[in-house]
Amino acid sequence: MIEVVCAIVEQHGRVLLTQRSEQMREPMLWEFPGGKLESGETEQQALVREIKEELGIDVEPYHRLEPVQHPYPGHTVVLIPYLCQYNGGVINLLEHRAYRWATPGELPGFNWCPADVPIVETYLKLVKNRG
Ligand SMILES: Nc1nc2c([nH]c(=O)n2[C@H]2C[C@H](O)[C@@H](COP(=O)(O)OP(=O)(O)OP(=O)(O)O)O2)c(=O)[nH]1
Repeated sequence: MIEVVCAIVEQHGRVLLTQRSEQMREPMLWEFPGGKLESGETEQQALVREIKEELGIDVEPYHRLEPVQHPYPGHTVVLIPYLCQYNGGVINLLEHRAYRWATPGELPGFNWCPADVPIVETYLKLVKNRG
């Protein structure tokens, strides 16, 4: 079981998503940026580190959403999403193929990693309930 934290970074009513590169597992699929938890780290520490390593920006996780378990061939991922505040820095794609700041309405139109699909649904409900 691999524990993976991912960041739902919001800014001006849009949310940040990244496209995995051809060299990564689950190539070309869209995801919320993040990565594997390393031993001794809290989930929040792992998330701050991963986003800095992959995109060069600073985020602050502030709300944990329900984790999603997904069996990929050969490994099962537990994906742990956090709503995050964007704390600055310019996005520099160090590992991914592309990124987008998408409106909530655009999210269902992306080709997501399967584990992200229920997370997108949860996020859309949350946005709707905010009014
Ligand atoms: N980061 C991230 N990974 C996701 C998401 N959804 C999803 O199914 N995954 C899967 C893809 C991979 O199988 C696994 C995360 O691996 P990763 O390669 O991004 O993590 P990492 O950067 O720490 O990995 P590594 O290069 O150190 O091996 O979780 C998501 O929204 N964000």
